[in-house]
Amino acid sequence: MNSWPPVPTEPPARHPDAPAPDTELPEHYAYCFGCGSEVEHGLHLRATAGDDLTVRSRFLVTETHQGAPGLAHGGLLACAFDEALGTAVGHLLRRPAVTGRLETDFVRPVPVGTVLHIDAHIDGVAGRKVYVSAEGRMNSVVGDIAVRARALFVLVELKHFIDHGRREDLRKVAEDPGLLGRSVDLNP
Ligand SMILES: CCCCCCCC(=O)SCCNC(=O)CCNC(=O)[C@H](O)C(C)(C)COP(=O)(O)OP(=O)(O)OC[C@H]1O[C@@H](n2cnc3c(N)ncnc32)[C@H](O)[C@@H]1OP(=O)(O)O
Repeated sequence: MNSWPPVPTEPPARHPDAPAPDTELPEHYAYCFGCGSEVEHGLHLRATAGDDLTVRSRFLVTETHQGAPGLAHGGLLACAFDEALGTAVGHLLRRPAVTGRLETDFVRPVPVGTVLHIDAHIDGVAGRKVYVSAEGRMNSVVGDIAVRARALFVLVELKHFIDHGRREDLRKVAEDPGLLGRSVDLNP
C-alpha cells in the first residue's frame, strides 16, 4: 500500500468548539443523501464524536441499498464512507470542505441488515488539504472489517456552495436555515 498521507502533513488540531466526545452529531443537511432525514431511501448515517480526531458513524444497510441480491451496492458503501469522512472533517475542524479524492477497499461483502460501524480519523493537514481515513466493521465496533477508505478533503470558502449550488435549493435553505445542521462555522 502507498504511504499515507501521501505528502508531508501537519498534525491536525481539533477545533476548541468541536462537539465533546460521545456527542450525537446532527445531520449536516436535511436533503443530504448520506445523512438527511428528508431523503426517504438515503443512507441515514448517524454519527457520534469520538476522542481526539475521530468520529464514529453507523449505517444500516437496507433493501433499498442493494447492488446484488441481498448485498450492499459498492457505490453506496463508498457514499457512506464519503459521508463519515466528511462528517469528521466538518465537525472536528469546523471548516467547510469538499471531497477531492476518495478511495475504497471492499474487503468483505456486506449483506442487507448489516449495521456498518465506521470509524473515521483525521490523519493530517497540508494547507487546504485534509487527509482522512476510515474502517467499517460489521455489526459491532470490533466486528470484521468490511470496507476501508481514504480520502482527501479540500477546505473551501462558503462561496463554493453559493457559486455552484442550484438557486432553488439555496433559496430553500435561506428561508429555513434549520435545514442545515451547522456543523461548521459559517463565519470562521
Ligand atoms: C459535514 C459534511 C459531510 C459532507 C460529506 C460529503 C462530502 C461531499 O460529497 S462533497 C461533494 C463532492 N466533491 C466535490 O463536488 C468537489 C468538486 N471539486 C472541486 O470543487 C474542486 O476540484 C476542489 C474544491 C476540490 C479543488 O479545487 P480548488 O479549490 O481550485 O483547489 P486546487 O488548487 O485545485 O486544489 C487544492 C489542493 O488539493 C489538491 N487536489 C485537489 N483535488 C485533488 C485530487 N483529486 N487528488 C489529489 N490532489 C487533489 C490540489 O493538487 C491542490 O494541492 P496543492 O495545494 O498542493 O497545490
